[in-house]
Amino acid sequence: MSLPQRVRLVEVGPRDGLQNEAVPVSVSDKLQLVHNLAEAGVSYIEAGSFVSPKWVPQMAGSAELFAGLLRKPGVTYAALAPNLRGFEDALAAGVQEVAVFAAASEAFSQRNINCSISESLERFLPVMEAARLHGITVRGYVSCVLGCPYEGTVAPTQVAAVANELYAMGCYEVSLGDTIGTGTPGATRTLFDVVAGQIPRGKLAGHFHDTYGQALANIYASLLEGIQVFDSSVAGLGGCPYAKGATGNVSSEDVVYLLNGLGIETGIDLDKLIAAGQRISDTLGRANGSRVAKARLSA
Ligand SMILES: CC(C)(COP(=O)([O-])OP(=O)([O-])OC[C@H]1O[C@@H](n2cnc3c(N)ncnc32)[C@H](O)[C@@H]1OP(=O)([O-])[O-])[C@@H](O)C(=O)NCCC(=O)NCCSC(=O)C[C@@](C)(O)CC(=O)[O-]
Repeated sequence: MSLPQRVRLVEVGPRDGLQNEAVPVSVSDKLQLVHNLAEAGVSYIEAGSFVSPKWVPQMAGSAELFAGLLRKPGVTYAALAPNLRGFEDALAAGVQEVAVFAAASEAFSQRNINCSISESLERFLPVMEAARLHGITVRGYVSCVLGCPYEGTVAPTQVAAVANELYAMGCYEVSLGDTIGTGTPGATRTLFDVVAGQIPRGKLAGHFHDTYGQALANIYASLLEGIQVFDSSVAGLGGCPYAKGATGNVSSEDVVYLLNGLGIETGIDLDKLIAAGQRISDTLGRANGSRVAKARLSA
C-alpha cells in the first residue's frame, strides 16, 4: 500500500497527557497549552475529560477549560465522556465532539471504568443516542489492543470485536490504543489487518504509547496498513493511571518530524509545536519527552 499524502493528528496531550501528571495543572496553564497547539496548526485537540474527579483528579477543571477556550475556526476541541452523565456535562460545557472509551481486555475495563466490556458498551448506547439528538460527533477508543497490563496478550480478534461494536453503534472513527506500548510493527500490521476485516481502514486510527520505544515504528507500520489518523501527545506528555509503568503517548513533535521526512502533510508548524511542548514541560517542571524537541532546542 502506498503512503498517504496527508495524515490527521489528534493531539491528546491536554487530556491523555495531563491526566497522568503528578503535579496539579491549573486551568489557565491548560488553556495556554491548548491555545498554543491550535496556533501551531493542530486541527484536533482532545482538551479535557468528563469523568469522575475522584478517579482522575487532573481532569476536574474540564468544564472551566471549555468555558475559557478561544476557539480557532477549523479546530475541533473534544473531550472524553464515559457515560451519559459525562456526556451531559460535556454538552453543557459546549463540547463539539466526545470520545467514548472501551477496552479489549476485561481486567483493564474493570480497573479503568469499573465495569465489564459489555457493560461499558451498554453505557455508551444512551451517549450515542443523546449525541445524535444534539448533533455531536462521537469518536471511539479501544484500549489494550496490543497487550494488557493485567492479562498480557490480547487477541486481535477480540480488539476487532470491540472496535466493531463501537463502529456499529455510530462512532465515526475508532482509535486503537496500545495503552502500555508493548506493540511491535509486526503485531501492529497484523492487528490493523484483522480489524480492517470488519471496519474500513479509513475509519481507524492508531494511538501508540512509547513505553518500549516502538511507537514511531508502529506508526510507520500503520501507514503501510493504510492508516491515516494518529493520536499523539505534545512533549510526549502522559501515561495511563490504570497501566503502571506506561509512559506517555508518542510525542507529537517526533511524529510530525517523521511525517515531514516522508513528505506527508499534517498542516502543523513543527517549530511552534516544539515551543508549545517546551512551555508545558517547563510549567510542569518535567523533562521534555520529545527527542526532536530536545535535539532542536539544544542545537
Ligand atoms: C466511568 C466512571 C465514572 C464509573 O465510576 P463508578 O464509580 O463505577 O460510577 P458510578 O456511576 O457508580 O458513580 C460513582 C460516582 O461517580 C460520579 N460520576 C459518575 N459518572 C461521572 C462522570 N462522568 N463525571 C463525574 N462524576 C461522575 C457519580 O455521580 C458518583 O458520585 P458520588 O455519588 O460518589 O459522589 C469512573 O470509573 C471514571 O470516571 N473512570 C475514569 C476513567 C478514565 O478517565 N481513565 C482514563 C481515560 S482512558 C485512557 O486514558 C485510555 C485512552 C483513551 O487514552 C486510550 C489508551 O491509551 O488505551
